[in-house]
Amino acid sequence: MKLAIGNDHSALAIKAEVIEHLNERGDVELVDVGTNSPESFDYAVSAYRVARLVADGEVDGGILICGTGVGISLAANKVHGIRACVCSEPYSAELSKRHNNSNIICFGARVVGPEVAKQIVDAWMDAEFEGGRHARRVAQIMEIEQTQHLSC
Ligand SMILES: O=C(CO)[C@H](O)[C@H](O)[C@H](O)COP(=O)(O)O
Repeated sequence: MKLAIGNDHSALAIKAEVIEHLNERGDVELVDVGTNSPESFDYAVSAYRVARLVADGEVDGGILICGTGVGISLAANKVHGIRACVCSEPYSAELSKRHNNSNIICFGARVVGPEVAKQIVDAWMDAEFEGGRHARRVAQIMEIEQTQHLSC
């Protein structure tokens, strides 16, 4: 699996732990497009870089980390085709893939610790979209995105 990872200045330490964990997993090719400097760095920049790679099919998915995961997920979701979900525990992360076909997982470096962050990433990576009724609902999300309308 090829993933992109991005972050702002608040998430340097936790990103390093997540990258180490992914390297230990051994099943991920990772593209780091976030900042590695403690200088203030606007989360929308990393969000756009990761979202662009995902939307263009250059990677299979993305991981985004800012202080809360909120700003970086909001920005990523502005790119068409992106379903970025901010999660603070692994159950929601798993369901975001199984039911919502999330293609970017987000979390907050000021919200979760490194062990929970790794659990979130693992739960999301190891889950698969279930399709069926969930495919209809995801299609509705995409219709709203593409047409600003929902035919219901
Ligand atoms: O976007 C956010 C809030 O939803 C993130 O937590 C950012 O990391 C945060 O706003 C950055 O704040 P800072 O005071 O500039 O470190």
